[in-house]
Amino acid sequence: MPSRSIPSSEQTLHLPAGNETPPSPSPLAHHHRLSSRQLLPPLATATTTTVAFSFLLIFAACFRKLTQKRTVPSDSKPPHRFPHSALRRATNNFSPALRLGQGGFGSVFRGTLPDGQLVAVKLMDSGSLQGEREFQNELFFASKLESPYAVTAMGFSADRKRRAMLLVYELMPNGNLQDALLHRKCPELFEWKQRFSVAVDVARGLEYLHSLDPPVIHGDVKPSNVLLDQFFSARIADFGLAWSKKAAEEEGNQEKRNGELEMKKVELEAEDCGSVMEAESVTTAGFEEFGLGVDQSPESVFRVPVSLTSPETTGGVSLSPETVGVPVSPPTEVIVNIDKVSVASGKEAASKSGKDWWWKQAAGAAAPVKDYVMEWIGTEIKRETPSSEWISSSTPSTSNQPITKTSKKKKERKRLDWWVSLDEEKEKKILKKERKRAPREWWKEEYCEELEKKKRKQKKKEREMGIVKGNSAEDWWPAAGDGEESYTGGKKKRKKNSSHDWFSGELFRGRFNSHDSLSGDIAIPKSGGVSSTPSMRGTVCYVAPEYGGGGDLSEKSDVYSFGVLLLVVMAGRRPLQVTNSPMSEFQRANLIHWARNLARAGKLIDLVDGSIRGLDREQATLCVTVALLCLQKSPAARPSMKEVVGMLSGGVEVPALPIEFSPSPPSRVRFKSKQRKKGSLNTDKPL
Ligand SMILES: Nc1ncnc2c1ncn2[C@@H]1O[C@H](COP(=O)(O)OP(=O)(O)OP(=O)(O)O)[C@@H](O)[C@H]1O
Repeated sequence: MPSRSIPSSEQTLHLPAGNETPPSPSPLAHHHRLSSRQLLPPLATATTTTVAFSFLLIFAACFRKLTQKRTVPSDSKPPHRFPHSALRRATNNFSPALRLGQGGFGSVFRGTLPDGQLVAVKLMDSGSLQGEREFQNELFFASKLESPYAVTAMGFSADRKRRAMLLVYELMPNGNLQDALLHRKCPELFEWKQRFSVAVDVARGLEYLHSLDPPVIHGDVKPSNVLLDQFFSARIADFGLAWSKKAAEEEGNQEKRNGELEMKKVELEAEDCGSVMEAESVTTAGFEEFGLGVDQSPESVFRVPVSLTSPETTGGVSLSPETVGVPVSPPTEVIVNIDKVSVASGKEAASKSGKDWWWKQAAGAAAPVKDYVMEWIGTEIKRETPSSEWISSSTPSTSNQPITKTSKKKKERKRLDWWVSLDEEKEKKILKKERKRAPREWWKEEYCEELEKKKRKQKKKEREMGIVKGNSAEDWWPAAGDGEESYTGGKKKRKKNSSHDWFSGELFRGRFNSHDSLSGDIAIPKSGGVSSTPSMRGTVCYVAPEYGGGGDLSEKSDVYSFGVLLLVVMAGRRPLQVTNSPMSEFQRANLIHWARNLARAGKLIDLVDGSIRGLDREQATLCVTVALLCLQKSPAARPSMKEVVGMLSGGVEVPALPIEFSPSPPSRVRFKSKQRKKGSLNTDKPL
C-alpha cells in the first residue's frame, strides 16, 4: 500500500486544516497531497534505482556480447589482438623498405614490436573473399596448432572501418624455402646436412598436422610456404588453405545427402554494365563465431567485385575463357542474389555453423559448371584493383591494345550475359567438351598455355608463308627439331615482359593468377615468383592428382605435395623448368617424369643437385625414393607422413619402388566419357 510507505506524521502535515474527510485511499490522491519536497527523496530513489537497473542491464548485455565474442574453444588459445596503430608503428607505416614478400593476398612486412620482438606483419587485401577466408583460417589454426614445425599467426588486427586485416607472425629470419633454395639466397642450404634436415623438418611438420584429432590437412604444401628460422630449421607456414578433416568429411556427407549440388536460381539485375546483383539468402558467418572478436558483416563477404577472368581448373573441369567462351573483362562490383550457392552448399550448409563456412571450398570439387562460376565469384574478387590493372593483367593476348571504355563495357556485358544465360543445356555442352579433352591438354592449359599460343601463332605464320608442319595435339611439348627454336622465341618474349616465373610450375594466387603471370604485365613482384590458384586447394605441380579428378582429399594429398617438394629440395630446381639448352634438357623439364625415368634406369642419384657439398649419396637416394613413393597416383599406395618420417630417419624400412610414378594429370572426366561411349560401366579407373 502506498500510504504505508509514507510516514504518518508526514501525512498529517499534508492534511488541509479543518478537513474532516479521511485521507483518500487512492495513491494518486494521496500523492497529490504530498509536497514536492517530501516527494523528492522517494522519487529520486526510484529514478536512481531505475537508472541503475537500466545501466546494469546494458552492462550485462554488453558484457555478454563481449564475452561471447571472446569465447574460444576450451582447447584453444586466442590469438592476440593488436591495435592497428601499434602494427603501423612496428612496420614504420608499412614501409616498402621493410617488405619481406608478396603473397597471393597481400604483402608481408618486417616489424618490431615495442618490446623488441621481431615480427612479420601480413597486410591482407581486404575486399577479397578468398583473402578474408584465408585470414579467418589462419586465425582459426593459430589457436589450434602449436608445433616447432609450424608458423602460425600470433595475433591480428582488424579494423572494420578501414577494412584492414593484419596478421602477425613470428619473424622467420631466413625467409621462405623457395627463395632460399631456388633463388640461392641461402648458401647454407648447399650443405647436404642442412638440405636433408629441411626435408625432415617439413615431413615432421606434416606428420604433426596429420596426427591431430581431427587431422589437419595443409592443402598447399610448397617451398614458398616453408619458412626458415635463424638456424635454418624449416617450419610450415600459410594455413590459409588448411582444413580440418572432420569438418571436410561432415561436409562431404552433407553433400551426399543433398545430392549433386545444384544452383536453383541465379538472379542478376544488371544495371547498365555496372551489373548489380543482390544477395538474398546466402547465410554465412564471420569468425565472430570463433570468438576472435573481429567484426565482419556478411555483406563484407558477399558484396564483392567480381572478375571472371581466371581459367582456374576447379575439380577437374577447367573453365578457361577459351573453353567456355567467357570474355575476359575488368571486375565489376556485384551483389549476388542466390538461393543456393556452391560455396555455401545450399540452405542446409548455409545454416550450419559459421565455423564451417570456409570449408566449403572442398565441396567445389564435384560441383557442376555453374558452381564453378560461383566459385569464381567467391574467389576472383579484386575490389581494389584498378580496372586498368585488371585489363592489362588478365588479357595477355590483347594487353598491348588500347582498351577503350566502351570495349571494356562491352566485354563486361558479354561476360554477364554469358553467365546469366548459362542454362543446363549449355552447361552440359561445356562438360561434354571438357570430357573430350585429352588429359595432355590439362597440362597444356595449366603450364604451357603461352608456349602453346606462341606455337600456334608461329605455325599460322609458317602456314601463311607456305611452310606446313604437323599439328598434333601432343606437339605443345617441343619436339625434336623445332621445339628449341619455338621455345627460344617464347623465352625472348617472356624476358622482355619480365614474366619469367610463369614456367615455375606455380600459378599466382588471387589477384595474380596464371594468366596474370603469363601476361607479363604484372607490376607487383611476388616472393619467389610463386603462387597458387585461388579456387582450388593447392598449387599446380604440387597438388595431388586426385584433387583435379574430383576425388577425396585427405592427408595423402599433402603426402603427394610433400613428394614434389622433396624432389625439388633434392634437385634444387622447380618441378617444371625448361632452359634454353639441348634437347636432353626437355626430358628433364618435368621433374617428376625425370625422376620416374631415372628410377627405371636405376640412376636416382642423377637427380640430386650437383652443387650440394658433402653429399651423402645413400641418404640422397633414399630421399628421392621416398619422394617417388609419395608421388604414387593412388592415394592409398602413398605412405603416411609418419611412415615418411620413419623412412627418412631410418626407423622404417623403405619398400621397393612401385612401377607407377605417373605424374599424369587427372583423366577421370575423360575416361568417364570414353567409357560411356563404349557403354562400359567402369568409370573410376584412370587411363
Ligand atoms: N613469418 C614470416 N617471416 C619471414 N618472412 C615471411 C613470414 N611470413 C611470410 N613471409 C614472407 O612473405 C612472403 C609472402 O608470404 P605469403 O604467405 O603472403 O605468400 P606466399 O605463401 O608466398 O604465397 P601464396 O599466398 O600464394 O601462398 C613469403 O614467401 C615469405 O618470404
